[in-house]
Amino acid sequence: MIEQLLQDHGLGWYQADSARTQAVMVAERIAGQLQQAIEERGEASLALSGGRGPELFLRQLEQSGLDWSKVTIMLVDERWVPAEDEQSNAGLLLRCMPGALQQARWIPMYRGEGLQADADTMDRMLRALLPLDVLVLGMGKDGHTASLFPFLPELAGYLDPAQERLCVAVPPEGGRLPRLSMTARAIDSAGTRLLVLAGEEKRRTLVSAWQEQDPLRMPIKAFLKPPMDIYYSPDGALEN
Ligand SMILES: O=C1O[C@H](COP(=O)(O)O)[C@@H](O)[C@H](O)[C@H]1O
Repeated sequence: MIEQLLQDHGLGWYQADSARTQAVMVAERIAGQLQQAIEERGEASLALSGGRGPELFLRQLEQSGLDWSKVTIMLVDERWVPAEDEQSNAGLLLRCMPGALQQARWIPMYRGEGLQADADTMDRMLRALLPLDVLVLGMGKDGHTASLFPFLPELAGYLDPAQERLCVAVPPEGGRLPRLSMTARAIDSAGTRLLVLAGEEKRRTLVSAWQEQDPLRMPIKAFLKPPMDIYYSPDGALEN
């Protein structure tokens, strides 16, 4: 069983019986960790992924009652499109947790200054923010995470913990939009790292990634190490 294997290697496995329960579990965990950071340091940072997976827990998180004015919120990755575009990860956050984003210090990745210029700006800002408190990853069915796709040129460098860059520009390829992505060095800085997955197909991808030796084939593999807590629901209500 994948959950046993992961636990044997020090990763956490939290299975919910429904997408709703999963959303409550994830939101409570994020809010709890942020609250702890606020109590310890007076502030906290949160990096969120996009895609279809986060919607329910983002809406739940919005209701958490946290003092968002003490939280910096950013994205792990973004399509290089304005927030009004339906594919924008910023747009997802603005729709699902508008109150939190209004109160928090919100740092969008897309600024419309050019792909490389926006990556450089985010890279610079991240230098002042690391280490992050809480970071949430998703995973595509091809094993990508953030905007780190299988066999991306320079992927080996982006996954290298010694990589200089914290945020990189990912040029368009095939039908894929240009993107911005945190590198492993930024992702690995987070004290609390969560992976949120739903549906049997994502579970099968996770099993393949665990068995895969080469993270260039399935980049999520590079992050399947402690500290990492995986929240899974077999109910893939929002599965795509
Ligand atoms: O492209 C992306 O995909 C992953 C997974 O998204 P999902 O729709 O399969 O949940 C996501 O984590 C990432 O932020 C997003 O840009």
